[in-house]
Amino acid sequence: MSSLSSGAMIAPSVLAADFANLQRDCEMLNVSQADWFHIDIMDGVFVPNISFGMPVLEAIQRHAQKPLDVHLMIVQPERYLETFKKLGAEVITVHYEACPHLHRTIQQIKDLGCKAGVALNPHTPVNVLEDIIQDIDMVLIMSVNPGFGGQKFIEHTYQKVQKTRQMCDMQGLNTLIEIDGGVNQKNAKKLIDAGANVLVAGNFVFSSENPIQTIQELKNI
Ligand SMILES: O=C(CO)[C@H](O)[C@H](O)COP(=O)(O)O
Repeated sequence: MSSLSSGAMIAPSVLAADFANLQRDCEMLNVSQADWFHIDIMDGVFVPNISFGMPVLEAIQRHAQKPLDVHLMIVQPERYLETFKKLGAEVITVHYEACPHLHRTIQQIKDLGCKAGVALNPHTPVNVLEDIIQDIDMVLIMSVNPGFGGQKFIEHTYQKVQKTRQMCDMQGLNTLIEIDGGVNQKNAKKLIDAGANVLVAGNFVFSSENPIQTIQELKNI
């Protein structure tokens, strides 16, 4: 897994790739400065959209040469953790709002040998993680309402990032803070300054004329 010493890690969201050219887009990410492949799994229940499931992830795994960062926007994620591990997930993130027994779910992810992330929807305050932050490897702060790529970044996110970083600092933790939704060159620096160290970018990367260069530009911030 990439170190944090060179600024923010970049995790392009495969949701915005061209699914008819998935192998080509995976190979593009392999040669780019991207650190992780961000994989959005949506079930049409937790979020009002269905993305893709196991067969597509299996195809991505065959071509990806970087860690798979799997973001589960699904109810009862514990049903599928083992399957995602088998399909190559190195980081598995579940939603706080979808896990009544979050501590148990996190332990299950770690027992599989994966890094455990917890995602917060835009309306969920960061202090709900106060008593679990020491057990998790990454906090994913949603900067749009989950379910769709290409949405407008929610400005309140900066404050949430700062609060999360303060919470980690107070406990002496180096927890990763990942931002997902509407990330672009305009907000990336402010997010990093606030304490973020993993940036997910979907449309900003894949809709650009030169995705490799766009990733490089994000990486240089
Ligand atoms: O989790 C997601 C949507 O729920 C996507 O990862 C996110 O929206 C990234 O796409 P974009 O950068 O286009 O906003």
